[in-house]
Amino acid sequence: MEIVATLSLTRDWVSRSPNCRLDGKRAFIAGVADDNGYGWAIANLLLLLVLKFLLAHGCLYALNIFESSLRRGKFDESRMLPDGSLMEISKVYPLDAVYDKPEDVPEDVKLNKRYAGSSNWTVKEVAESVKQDFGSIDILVHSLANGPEVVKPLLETSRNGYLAAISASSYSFISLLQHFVPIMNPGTFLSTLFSFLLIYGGGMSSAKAALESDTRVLAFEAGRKNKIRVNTISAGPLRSRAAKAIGFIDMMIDYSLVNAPLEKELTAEEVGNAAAFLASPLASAITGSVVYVDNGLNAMGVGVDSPIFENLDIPKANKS
Ligand SMILES: NC(=O)c1ccc[n+]([C@@H]2O[C@H](COP(=O)([O-])OP(=O)(O)OC[C@H]3O[C@@H](n4cnc5c(N)ncnc54)[C@H](O)[C@@H]3O)[C@@H](O)[C@H]2O)c1
Repeated sequence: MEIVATLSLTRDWVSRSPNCRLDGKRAFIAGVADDNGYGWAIANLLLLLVLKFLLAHGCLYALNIFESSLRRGKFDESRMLPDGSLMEISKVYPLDAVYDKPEDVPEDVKLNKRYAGSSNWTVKEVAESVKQDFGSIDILVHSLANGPEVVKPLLETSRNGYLAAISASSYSFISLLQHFVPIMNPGTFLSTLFSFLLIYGGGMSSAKAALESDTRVLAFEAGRKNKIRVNTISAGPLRSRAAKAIGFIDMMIDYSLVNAPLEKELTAEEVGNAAAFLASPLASAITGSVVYVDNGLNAMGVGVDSPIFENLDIPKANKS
């Protein structure tokens, strides 16, 4: 019910504000593995702004599952737009963002049966395929991350684990922009990153810090050279597939509920709303920004649930 309300409000807002529409635009969203994550929600909200073509990348290993679930209607409920139509993904591309070009792919990876049946999945090849299929794009969204040692403390992380996290979670952002720039119309580019930096190990916190800094540098370089805006969303915790696999997402959601200024669970649609705004002409002067969409948790210097504050009169939600 809540999600439907959010979507309908957005639809009203769009019909009353033609300036925020994305008529005829094309977006490529890197990081749509199912209908639970931020990538899916961003795609959904962009389509409400009358986007013309939506191109997505599914998880390479599970691409067949994603495509057949899409075909068999497994995602139909979450594809439903307020006017009753279904969100259409024009094309789904396989992509492994840790490889820039075919020459970089080691033999054992090429022969790995999890990659069998897929081709042209390095960043350069995907950009070339998109160019061939659609000519150009207007919006590029990076909503992906991976770190093989994410559950290890940073102090115990190996060099390989650290570099793998940086490669998949932050260099992939630079690589995507580098390879897509030639086919990007002056437009926008977004990424999501996490705000609970201290809890994620394995180099993941480092990767997210790099993304934050790279957002500013890329905004300058791509703004000057290509008139492209680069922004990042720092989102609060969400029970996505990736987050559930790491293991302590429920704890982080509970922590946010107890300590954030807004005592409610964050929805993926709220992050999608912010992404849609940043991608729209309404945000035409916003670039190089990290926008927090986390119920305000980033603003808290302390955890108010600490026993130290037991006797302090902390404002409580008005439940009436
Ligand atoms: N879930 C959270 O609590 C949360 C909070 C803030 C930010 N984020 C960030 O949001 C982004 C999306 O994550 P999500 O939580 O929505 O989970 P998700 O599982 O929906 O998305 C993660 C995506 O990363 C992709 N991916 C991983 N390694 C890849 C690689 N080498 N090449 C290409 N794609 C690869 C997966 O295929 C998947 O589509 C990530 O950057 C994540 O760190 C998540």
